[in-house]
Amino acid sequence: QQGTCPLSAAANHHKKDCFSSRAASSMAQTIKYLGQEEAQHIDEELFSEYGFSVDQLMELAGLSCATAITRVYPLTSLVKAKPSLLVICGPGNNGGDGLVCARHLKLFGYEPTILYPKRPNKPLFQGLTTQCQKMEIPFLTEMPEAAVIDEAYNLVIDAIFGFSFKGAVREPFGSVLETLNKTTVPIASIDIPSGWDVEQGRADGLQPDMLISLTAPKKSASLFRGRYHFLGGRFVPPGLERKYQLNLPQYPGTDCVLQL
Ligand SMILES: NC(=O)C1=CN([C@@H]2O[C@H](COP(=O)(O)OP(=O)(O)OC[C@H]3O[C@@H](n4cnc5c(N)ncnc54)[C@H](OP(=O)(O)O)[C@@H]3O)[C@@H](O)[C@H]2O)[C@@H](O)CC1
Ligand SMILES: [K+]
Repeated sequence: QQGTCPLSAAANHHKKDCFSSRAASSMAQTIKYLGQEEAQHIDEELFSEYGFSVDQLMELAGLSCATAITRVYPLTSLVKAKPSLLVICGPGNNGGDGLVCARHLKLFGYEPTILYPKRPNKPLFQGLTTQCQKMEIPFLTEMPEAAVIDEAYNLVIDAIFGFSFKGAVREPFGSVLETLNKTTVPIASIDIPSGWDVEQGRADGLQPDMLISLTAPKKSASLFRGRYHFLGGRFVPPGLERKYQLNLPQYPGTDCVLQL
């Protein structure tokens, strides 16, 4: 349903760039698609054995999402008068990635607005929220109607659930996803299309135009039917890559993202 993208000539030019980078990364065929538990184990090991902190990896993850979004939907391709974006953040680390992504998109010249209905009482998320407020990014108090979203925003960034999502969607996110399902503006999902089972996907769920898989795609990404699948989160140490046989493709040069 979210297939219509405001692509202009400029964006098509970028699309060509994207396709040539896809050809350059044909090694991506062998990249591993992770199960839910495997993704969680990798996450834990990055912090326990490899000495990373959450905010460090979240910053890299969020920056790669903002970079990939800028490649696919450059400012010059947006159809609305303002470069407005709606970023919807969930209660876990996927939501944290969304806050970081929104902050970088603001620095890149976009006008993000954030919906963050369930905020964890932890310094990490409080800090990320303050940073966005100080960047003069507005926060909504409630989810707008689908028609209002279609009218006001060029793109929705879905940072609601990531690889820890399980079971039936609980409120307030059930209504949020129901509304998103009715919108026609393109959706860019961070790590997993929210509401999808991490391994099995969801046939009647969100159909994002773009998916940014972090570290490595999850199994459900094989069911992604949107136009742009990117890999981000260029921080995997070689020992971890070997242990889980991730077969990650080579990122080009200093890029933090790669189109799969
Ligand atoms: N290693 C990496 O690659 C890195 C990964 N990173 C990112 O972290 C993401 C994983 O984050 P995560 O583990 O915090 O979980 P996430 O998916 O955000 O959701 C958990 C929240 O959702 C809730 N919830 C769950 N099910 C629900 C339901 N049915 N209905 C309603 N709520 C439900 C659950 O609530 P609870 O069960 O606690 O009540 C909890 O609050 C990953 O996808 C990537 O984006 C980067 O930041 C850093 C490097
Ligand atoms: K998501």
